[in-house]
Amino acid sequence: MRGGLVASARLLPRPLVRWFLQRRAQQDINENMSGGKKVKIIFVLGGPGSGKGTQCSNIVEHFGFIHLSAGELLRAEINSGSENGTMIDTIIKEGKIVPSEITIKLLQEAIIKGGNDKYIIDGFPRNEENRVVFESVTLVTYFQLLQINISPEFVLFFDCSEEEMERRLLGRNQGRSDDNIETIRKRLKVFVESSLPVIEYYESKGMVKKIDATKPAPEVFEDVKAIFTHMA
Ligand SMILES: Nc1ncnc2c1ncn2[C@@H]1O[C@H](COP(=O)(O)OP(=O)(O)O)[C@@H](O)[C@H]1O
Ligand SMILES: Nc1ccn([C@H]2C[C@H](O)[C@@H](COP(=O)(O)OP(=O)(O)O)O2)c(=O)n1
Ligand SMILES: [Mg+2]
Repeated sequence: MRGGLVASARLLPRPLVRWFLQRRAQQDINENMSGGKKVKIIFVLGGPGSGKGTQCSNIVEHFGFIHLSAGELLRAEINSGSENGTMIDTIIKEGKIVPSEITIKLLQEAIIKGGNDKYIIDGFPRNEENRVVFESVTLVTYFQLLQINISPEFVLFFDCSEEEMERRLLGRNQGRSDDNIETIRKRLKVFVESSLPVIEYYESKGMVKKIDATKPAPEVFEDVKAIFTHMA
């Protein structure tokens, strides 16, 4: 539909196309922003192996959110053979965090492509740089005519012991290059040093909903469900 629109737009004078897109963008803003239906973003954070991906699948199934995993977007970028692929691959194998501009660009593209008004973003922001850069960018849509600022509704934090996370990662069995004991130890260290401060920042703003993630997955989802049912 959008493709057909773009194709026919080529035949029209540019000022007219611009006017049409701006008008449509404004209609969307009115509908989405002032009608109480603004785009909802929830950050899902927690250490590696805390169960973010598992619970996000449940949230998608029960509550109609689109799930964006920063890690999965980065792995897809590696597999796509992009020019940044090798660099991203090396950083992930070292258990480090990829520069924000790369991850945020992938997230922005996925949000625009998603066309939904509810997103759970898993594994982001993973450090202060991720958080600060994301706060400063705007989501650019409609060929850059419309800019929407995006900030999270709240942060879901899966709190899990290191021993349990390590045990789960060693048994994850998804063929990931970072699920080996050496990289796992590095990632757990990076989590404490770089990701926990982000969670503390959101805690200081009263935005964190903490979940005991050491329990079995169905029990964790009961707690998750309570939060999402409450917000619906
Ligand atoms: N509550 C849980 N108890 C036990 N194992 C779990 C639980 N949640 C997830 N797992 C398993 O642990 C591994 C890591 O879970 P995953 O959802 O990929 O975590 P994350 O995305 O936070 O790294 C997977 O093999 C998953 O099946
Ligand atoms: N915001 C992010 C998210 C992930 N990454 C990189 C570094 C992480 O160790 C890997 C894997 O992330 P992912 O969220 O898939 O990992 P877990 O599900 O927590 O095990 O991707 C990143 O650099 N920046
Ligand atoms: Mg994950």
